Amino acid sequence: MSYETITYENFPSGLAKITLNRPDKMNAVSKQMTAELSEVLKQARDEEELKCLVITGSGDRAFCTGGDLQDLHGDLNAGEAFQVLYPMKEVLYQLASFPVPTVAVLNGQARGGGCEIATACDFRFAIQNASFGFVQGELGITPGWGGGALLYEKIRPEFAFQWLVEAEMYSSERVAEMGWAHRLIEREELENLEQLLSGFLDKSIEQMKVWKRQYDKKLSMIALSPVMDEEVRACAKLWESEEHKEAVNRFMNRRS
Ligand SMILES: CC[C@@H](C(=O)O)C(=O)SCCNC(=O)CCNC(=O)[C@H](O)C(C)(C)COP(=O)(O)OP(=O)(O)OC[C@H]1O[C@@H](n2cnc3c(N)ncnc32)[C@H](O)[C@@H]1OP(=O)(O)O
Repeated sequence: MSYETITYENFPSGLAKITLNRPDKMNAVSKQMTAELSEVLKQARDEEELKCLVITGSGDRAFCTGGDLQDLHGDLNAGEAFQVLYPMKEVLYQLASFPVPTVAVLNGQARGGGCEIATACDFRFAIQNASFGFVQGELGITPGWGGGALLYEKIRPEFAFQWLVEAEMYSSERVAEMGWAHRLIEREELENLEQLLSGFLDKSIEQMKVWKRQYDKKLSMIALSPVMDEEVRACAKLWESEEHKEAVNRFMNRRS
């Protein structure tokens, strides 16, 4: 299957790799990318031989700078915004409940929804000297894909709360100290992902599935789904706010 905004590769070692592939837009998530992510995750889920799924970004500037503010925006009311945001909640849920471990290989900065995608993965390997932020608070909204709810499950809740409220970009070192990034990596390491993930790939498929099932139980993934839905509804409501409209206008007109 071929995709326009992502690539998908499968390695004999049991590694599969999804690359967000809009480098000229810093891999921002368009509606097309959302549909393709949904499709590729269904495809990958059916593959019997996978031990580990990686999601990364193309280029060296960004993993992903969140939802494409131009493509997703428009002048939407809360109901319309919900319809636009919800498909990415489903993508995040598919990622979080994927049957084998998932790793976000953060090749550059992540903002907004980019941090949400990374949080939906089980592990985050982040490049040195980058920055990461749940910046939605600066846009008059809150996370809208369920990644905020997941953040509370992945790091200490008081750190999650602070990061969401401050809406600031934190350094690679800081996110590693907080436990969000599991490992800091050099750019050269991106060139050989099988080497980077050798500690995963030398295990059996069955081991990976057992560990992932245990982790899903610990996270109570089924119970988390409605909490993620609630987050989408709350963000959709804020989408109508003047603060959000002004912030998006500022972004669109930043060069004039
Ligand atoms: C909608 C869901 C919500 C969620 O649920 O979480 C979100 O994700 S909200 C979105 C959060 N993201 C942002 O607010 C980031 C917006 N982008 C920026 O602030 C800046 O682009 C940048 C990331 C700080 C980089 O600035 P700079 O170095 O000056 O580069 P450019 O601004 O020229 O960007 C290069 C290129 O990429 C396009 N771009 C980057 N991010 C986005 C985005 N989120 N949406 C749409 N387009 C994006 C940018 O427009 C440039 O393209 P051209 O205009 O074609 O040159």
